[in-house]
Amino acid sequence: MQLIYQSYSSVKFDTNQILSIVHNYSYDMYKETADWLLERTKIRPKVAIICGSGLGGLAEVLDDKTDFPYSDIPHFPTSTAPGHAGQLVFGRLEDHECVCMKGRFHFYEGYSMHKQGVYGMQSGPAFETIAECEVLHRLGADAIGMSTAPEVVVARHCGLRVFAMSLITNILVRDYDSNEKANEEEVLESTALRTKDLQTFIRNFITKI
Ligand SMILES: O=P(O)(O)O[C@@H]1C[C@H](O)[C@@H](CO)O1
Ligand code: HPA
Repeated sequence: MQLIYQSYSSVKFDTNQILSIVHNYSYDMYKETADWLLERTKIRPKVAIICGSGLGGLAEVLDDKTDFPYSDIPHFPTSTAPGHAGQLVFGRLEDHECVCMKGRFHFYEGYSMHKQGVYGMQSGPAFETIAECEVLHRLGADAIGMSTAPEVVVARHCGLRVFAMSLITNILVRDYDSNEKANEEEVLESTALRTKDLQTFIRNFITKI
């Protein structure tokens, strides 16, 4: 189960703002990067390979290669580690369309860990108190909901493979001085704003199962 939101505040954010807080990039910036690459290669990779220290040679085995130095790609970070060339290489391997990263980005270079989100479930129907939020946060929760966990537990018990997705609809309040309060209206407003995106996402997802 992956959740994108890992930080809390009493300010309201939309998804673009949340993305930019987590990764310092907005949706538009990611799109600009993707569009730039898509315009310059016909390869549409199903496989992505990250080549670590000195292993950039893996990319050499690709056929019909196109190389892009990281520094040419809009909004792309640069590699600084020894033996990391800093190139994105698109091509074919055994007829599979692939992309190789000749150089990766490490935590010690200032990049985040991209850990999976942790969904903290509380029973509801009342929204959690500030103290409950604080406890769940300290236990490692990134988001809180009142559902999902029971269904996933039962489904896994039955041997089903599960994909769960949570739409983060509101900021959790952890500040006693805040005037903000989680409420159902905000939850429904946020979901209404994202209905189309969710429809598109699930439609695409289903075709790939
Ligand atoms: O079924 P979900 O998890 O979407 O429902 C959440 C929990 C409450 O019923 C409601 C909060 O407004 O949304
Ligand atoms: N807390 C718990 N469950 C929720 C919330 C929340 O803030 N928003 C939507 N479901």
